[in-house]
Parts: sequence; C-alpha cells; structure tokens
Amino acid sequence: MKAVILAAGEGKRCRPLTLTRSKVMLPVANKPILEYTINALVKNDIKDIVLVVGYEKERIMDYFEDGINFGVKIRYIEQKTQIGTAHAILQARDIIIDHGEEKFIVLNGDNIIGPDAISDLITGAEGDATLLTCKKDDVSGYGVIVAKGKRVSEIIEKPKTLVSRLINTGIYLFRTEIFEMIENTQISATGEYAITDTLQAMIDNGMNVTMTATNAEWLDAAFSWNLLEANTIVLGDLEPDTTNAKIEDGVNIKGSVSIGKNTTIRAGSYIVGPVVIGDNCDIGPNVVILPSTSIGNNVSIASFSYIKNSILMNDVRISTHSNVSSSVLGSNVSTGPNFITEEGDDMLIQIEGELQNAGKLGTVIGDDTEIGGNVLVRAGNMLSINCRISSGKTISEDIPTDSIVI
Ligand SMILES: CC(=O)N[C@H]1[C@@H](OP(=O)(O)OP(=O)(O)OC[C@H]2O[C@@H](n3ccc(=O)[nH]c3=O)[C@H](O)[C@@H]2O)O[C@H](CO)[C@@H](O)[C@@H]1O
Repeated sequence: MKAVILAAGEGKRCRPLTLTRSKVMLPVANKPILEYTINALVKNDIKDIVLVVGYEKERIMDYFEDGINFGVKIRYIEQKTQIGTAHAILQARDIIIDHGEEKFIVLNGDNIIGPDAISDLITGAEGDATLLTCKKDDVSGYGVIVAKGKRVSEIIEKPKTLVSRLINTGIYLFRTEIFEMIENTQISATGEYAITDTLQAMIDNGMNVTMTATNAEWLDAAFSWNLLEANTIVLGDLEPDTTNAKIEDGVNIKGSVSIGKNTTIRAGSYIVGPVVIGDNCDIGPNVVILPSTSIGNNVSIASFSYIKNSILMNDVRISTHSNVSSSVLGSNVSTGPNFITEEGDDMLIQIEGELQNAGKLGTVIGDDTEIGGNVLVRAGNMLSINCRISSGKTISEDIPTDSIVI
C-alpha cells in the first residue's frame, strides 16, 4: 500500500519559525516532524511514499532526497498553490491510479505520530473511507467528528462551540473513488478545497464514511511554543548515547543524554537529561543544560551559560553568562554575553487576532537574528527572522522581520 503525505502548506500559526521552513520541517528532539511520520510508516512496512510539497519544498527535498536513507522510496509531487487538503491529495491521483492501487493512506505531514496510529487505522478501516480519530480535551483548532458507532454522521471543521471531543487526526484510509469525490468538492467559505468537505459530501450522499479511534501518540504543534511540549514528550523516549562525543574530565552528565559526533563538552559542564545535542557542537566550559532541551548541529554555548527546557536549532551561537529558558531559537541565531530570556507562566499570546494560552514561555526567535550583549527578552515576546538587536536593549514587544533595534 502507498501513503500520500501532505506537506505543501506553511503552517502560518508557527511563525516566525515557518517563515524559512514549513511546519513539517520544524525539529522536535533534533528530527523534523515529518521524519516521525515516515518512521511510523516504515514500522508498518509502508515504504512507498508520495510526498506533496509546495512551500519551501527545497528544504524538504534536500533533507529526505529519494528516501533511501530513511528506508523508503519517496516520489515528490508539487502543489503549486496551497488551496486546501483535498486539492493537495488530488495532486497524487496519477501516481496512485497508474499503479493500480485500490486503497491508500493519506496523512498530514505536520503531526508527530506513533506507529500504532497507522496499524489502528488499517485494522479498523471499513466502508468507503475511514478517518482516524483521537480524543482531546481541548479540540479548538481541529475538525471534530460526530458518529454513531463507527459510522460518521458529521465532520465539523474548527467549531466555535464544543460538539465532540473526538478530533480528526488528519490520517485516512481512502479508496481511489475519493479522487472523483474531490473533483466535485466545492470551495469552502475560507477559500479552500478541504478534504473534510469531501467526506461530508460523501456522508450526505449516503456513502459509508467510518471512523476508528486511536490511543497512539499523536502530537500537534499548533503554535510555535507547542514545540516545547512535543519536545518534552518525545525526549521522554530518548536513548542515551555519548559514545561519539568528546567529553572532558570534570563534566557531570545525569539522566538520558545523547550527544552527537565531534561535539565537545568542556570541563565543569553539568547536563541533566533528557537532553539531545547534535554533531559538531562546542559546549562549555561550565555550562548548565537542564531538561528538556534539544540542541541541533554546529551549536556553540560559551562558559557559564544556562539552558533549560528549550530548542536550539542548527548553527546557534550563545555567548557567555546567558540564560535561555522555555524558548525556541531558530537556525543561525547568535547572542552576545549576558543574553537573558525571561520566563513567564500562562503567557497569553495574540495570534491571528485571537489570544492563545502559551503556558510557560520565554521567547521564540526566527532564523538569522543577531542579538548583542546584555539583552533581556521579556517573557512571551517573539523576535522574527533576520533582526539585529543592539547591546543593552530590553525587548518588551514582538519584533518584526528584518528589524534593526538600536
Ligand atoms: C480541512 C482539513 O483537512 N482539516 C484538518 C486539518 O486541519 P489543519 O488546519 O491543521 O490543516 P492544515 O492546513 O494545517 O494542513 C494539514 C496538512 O496538509 C498540508 N496542506 C495543507 C493545505 C494545502 O493546500 N496543502 C497541503 O499540503 C499541510 O502542509 C499540513 O501538513 O488537520 C487537522 C489535524 O491536524 C484536522 O483536525 C482537520 O480536520
């Protein structure tokens, strides 16, 4: 059986991190979100993948190439304009039909899923189309399902009131007839061709759309700060491995810590897992890294700095005496000495005009932003990509793309 993974969208609610890469390429425990989906398919022996790409497609294609290093065969199809999930699926029609497939799996590429999610879908599938559902306390921002037994009677996309706690995970088993149904799907009020509208039309025409529920891992970083929660959960399964690292005498490592090749941890550093550190990093001396932290490749963290509950992407450079807590730093962010992220609880952040509770948060900083020494970022303020912040500044508001703060 083939799988079609939808990965053409940006993931705007995860800006500024998605201004330079799509949501599927955001790293959790040092792997892009999409890699978890591919690994889950491989564990179910599904190795023939059609990847629908569009926004920032080169990043995806450069990383996964033809899939061979990930144990799969990947064929890329471009969705030139991102006008909805149904339209994205339609792009894969020729590949699926030319190969005489009757059934195929479709997955959103921007969620972290465990392998059991896919086996639950396959074993529970019935009827003309099947959706995989899971129960969530907070269903805001998702499609929800109303069903009698397994038979779905209604799919309501992002309702404003609580109708059901069963959400659509964006994982489906379809028959090839779905393509014809998609072609008849009307554009929605929000200007998209949505697969949920296709399925609702099938139900309205008396077809048998079913659901099957899963308790398997299904994580979504709806907003950039949700990456921190996902990171904490995924790091909970981290296998410790420090065999390829250069660890100087006088380093104290506790708990589950994985350190990549050619990374040096200098004397006096103290690391409490779960923590993952990539390749070619230079950490210390006397640096403290606390749970749950992921540090990418080519990162340097200079002496007396303190990092806690954070994600530092590739090529980040943190200068001495800095404190980074509950924060996400994009690729190639650099700081001067004494850079401090203030940490706040129950932070309320406005995204697309709506207030969201971000929980415990420091900051989120987009790629290529350069920060001078003695800079304090007040809790919950975000810095976009490619900004220059002069030394001594206190950041108490969001900083837009390409800003120079002097
Ligand atoms: C209309 C629809 O499908 N809604 C589902 C979608 O909402 P949701 O709003 O999350 O859907 P998104 O727009 O984020 O897209 C989901 C996936 O499809 C890809 N994509 C999207 C649009 C496009 O034109 N091309 C493309 O490839 C995105 O890259 C992403 O990987 O997923 C949720 C689970 O997370 C479900 O609860 C929602 O019911």
